[in-house]
Amino acid sequence: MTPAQQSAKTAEICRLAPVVPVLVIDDLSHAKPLAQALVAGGLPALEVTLRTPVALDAIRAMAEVPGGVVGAGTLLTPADVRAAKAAGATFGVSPGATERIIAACEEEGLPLLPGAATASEIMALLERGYTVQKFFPAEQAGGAAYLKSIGSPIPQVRFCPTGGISLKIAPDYLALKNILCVGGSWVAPKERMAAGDWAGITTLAREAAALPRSA
Ligand SMILES: O=C(O)C(=O)C[C@H](O)[C@H](O)COP(=O)(O)O
Repeated sequence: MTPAQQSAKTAEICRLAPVVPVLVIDDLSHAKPLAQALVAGGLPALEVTLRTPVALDAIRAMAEVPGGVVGAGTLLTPADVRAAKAAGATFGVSPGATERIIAACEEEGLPLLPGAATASEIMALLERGYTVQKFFPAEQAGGAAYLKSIGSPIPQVRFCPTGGISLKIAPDYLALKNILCVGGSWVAPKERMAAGDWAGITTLAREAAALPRSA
């Protein structure tokens, strides 16, 4: 898959909804009802972070949920990329970007949303052909004001910022022309998952899905 094809695909995924839930799943039995709850609330694109032992099995279970588009987050090595693809992930997300991760995703045909946090990192990915990038960690690295400034000299790169974003501040990002969507874990709080409060998670998803965006 070429970088242009990768970016076209990640742009399509980012346009599905204003928010991509970032999920940390500890209990495999939560995977399916969680995906169903989020899709029912209008958030089809789901990022399962590879931060827990059950993450790959969770991706397998969630990939069967109708309407869901399940990706793998926290890709740190080429082995992560191959395991994510084998588990049925349809896209990948990385907190940063290395040549090895990028090459592995291109080889596997796994559309990658590569992470960047500085102008030079953004430019390096742009040179490589990646026009859709994750901005991480968004709030800590400068927030919406930073991305607005980056948009002046580098308007051709569009972002999915993640890290520290909430329902309250998401609109600051979504109002920018260079933002396709935001990522965040707030739509799937640990306590609600532990309590099996899937209806509550659908309500959070609905609020997030209703956020207006300009790009
Ligand atoms: O592990 C990854 O690859 C990630 O994608 C990092 C996440 O995007 C952020 O950790 C989400 O941040 P919060 O919404 O503040 O919880």
